Amino acid sequence: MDSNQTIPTTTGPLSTTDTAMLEVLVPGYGFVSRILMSYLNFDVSAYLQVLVSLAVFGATARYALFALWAHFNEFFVSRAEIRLDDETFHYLMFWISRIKTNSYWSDSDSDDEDLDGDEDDEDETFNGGKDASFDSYWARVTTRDKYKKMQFTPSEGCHYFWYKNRPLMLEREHRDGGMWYVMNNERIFLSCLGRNPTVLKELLAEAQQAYVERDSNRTVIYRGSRFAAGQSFAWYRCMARLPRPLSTVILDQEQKHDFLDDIKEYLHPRTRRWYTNRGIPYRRGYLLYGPPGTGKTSLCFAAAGLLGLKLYLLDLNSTALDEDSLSSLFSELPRRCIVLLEDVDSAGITKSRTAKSPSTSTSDTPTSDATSKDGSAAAASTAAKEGDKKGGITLSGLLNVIDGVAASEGRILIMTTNHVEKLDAALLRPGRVDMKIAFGYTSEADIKELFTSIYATMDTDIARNRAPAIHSNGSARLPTNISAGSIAKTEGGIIQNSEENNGEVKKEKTNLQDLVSLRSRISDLASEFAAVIPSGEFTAAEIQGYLLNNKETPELAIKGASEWVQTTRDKKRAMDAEGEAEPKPEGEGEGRDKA
Ligand SMILES: Nc1ncnc2c1ncn2[C@@H]1O[C@H](COP(=O)(O)OP(=O)(O)OP(=O)(O)O)[C@@H](O)[C@H]1O
Repeated sequence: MDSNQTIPTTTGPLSTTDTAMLEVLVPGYGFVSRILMSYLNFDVSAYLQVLVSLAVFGATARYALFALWAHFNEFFVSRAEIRLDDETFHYLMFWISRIKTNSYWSDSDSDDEDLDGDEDDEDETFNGGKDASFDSYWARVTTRDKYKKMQFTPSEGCHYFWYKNRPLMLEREHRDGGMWYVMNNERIFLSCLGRNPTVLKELLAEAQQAYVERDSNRTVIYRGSRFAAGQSFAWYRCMARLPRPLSTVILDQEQKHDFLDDIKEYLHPRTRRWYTNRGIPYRRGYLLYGPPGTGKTSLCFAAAGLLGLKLYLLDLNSTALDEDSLSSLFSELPRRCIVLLEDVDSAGITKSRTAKSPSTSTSDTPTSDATSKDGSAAAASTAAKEGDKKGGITLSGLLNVIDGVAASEGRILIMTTNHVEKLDAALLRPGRVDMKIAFGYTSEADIKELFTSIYATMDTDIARNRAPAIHSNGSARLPTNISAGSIAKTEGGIIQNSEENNGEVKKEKTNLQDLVSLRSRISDLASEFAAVIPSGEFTAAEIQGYLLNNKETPELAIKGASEWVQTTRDKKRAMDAEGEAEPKPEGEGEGRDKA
């Protein structure tokens, strides 16, 4: 065979160089054209010009379409951008998840779905059943929980749907630069045809209304945190709870009402005007102090429920929280809300402003008198620098956020502490803390009130036609607010229940005299109990904990009370002795009294 003979590598009229160039531009061209030639006797190169023209035309048309689409969007489409850190995002997702059967996304009948769980529903499950035994109730609840309703929301990409006879487009996407599972990078675009965005505003308003209505009778709690490491701090809705009645917080009536009256006065529109006219920053701060378990948080939560305010919780102990994050969190607060900073004494912002930052210790480090008395200046700036270096909040940083030039207005700030004596005078000065409320160990009257609150049946306990559980020994539960009307209602409930449940409920039938005598019996038992428990020695949480162990049997609670007092005392002594014997590691045990 002639070694110079070349095997044809091209097909048709194209030269080898042309084919090589085409191969670069269209990988596989040589191979495909050879195959076509060999098997179909089809010469691609003869149509090359047509093909190239088509490709160029296609690319140009594509480019033109994109440009046209962009211009169309710019001039004929209204668009709303909603980011994850915007509360509207949650409104929209909630609204979408509740769309009815004919909707694009959902066949859900999730209208009744309560993401936070609904105590009333569970109550219904219990009462509504023919058999009111715990076992059957529990079987129903666990079965229901297994088939928890699903929430359908749109996946990533574009979705089209009709709203009020208008076609809308919803686009869900993750932003570039983030890990796909970091939801914080998410955003939603909502678009409609035309320059008028009214339909979008209406949709968002409807979504907001649905979302807010869900929380209508609840206290919504937000927490300042990060979605993931490396993200910035933001307020995240963590739960919505039924409000705690103020009457259930045991505290001196005068103190309780002073506190509430002060908040109401502050929230009054004339007060805001008054502040503004006089150039006084419109802010109010409260300090609740006392041993742990004495009701500080409970009072705050009850006040938020009573006034219908949202509660914003922030943990100053977080080492990831720096001063920039703190100030941005405060700047995002709504106009009216309660911000709760718990255990401020353990957040490294005590009198130790010149000492360590909280990232290294939460303990209090004594400093010179001058430092602790002075509210700002050099010491604070040193502390601020420390904080900057190591992360965490310094006292000066906190003071700036509370009432610096750029501090937010309108919010109610409540700080709680177990060690008021450790707090710097600068933090406690009027303007930062305008009212202080001391919480202490229970008095005799408090003990009686606690006892009654545990063993008396409240109006809400006998809701939905439930009869008060009255035991044959008379140690039964009884309504706290007995009135002729409520008795009539209750009796009605009993009769109704009697028809349904016969024997068991018949035993519970009672009359006005029975209820009144039971009430006085609980009152007598409360006095008996208070006589055994020394006043000024135990916290409400401790006594409540003990009573809860005997919540159906007040007599047993009284019987075991003196033994409980002794055991609790011994435990405390042992803990104290242990604490004194062992040198505590730095920071440990801070923020807790010997309770
Ligand atoms: N004064 C009180 N009235 C009613 N319940 C109380 C009272 N004090 C404590 N409790 C009960 O004790 C528990 C703890 O109360 P709470 O969290 O309000 O105490 P705290 O003073 O905020 O404690 P800490 O300082 O540890 O945060 C709650 O279940 C609450 O119901």
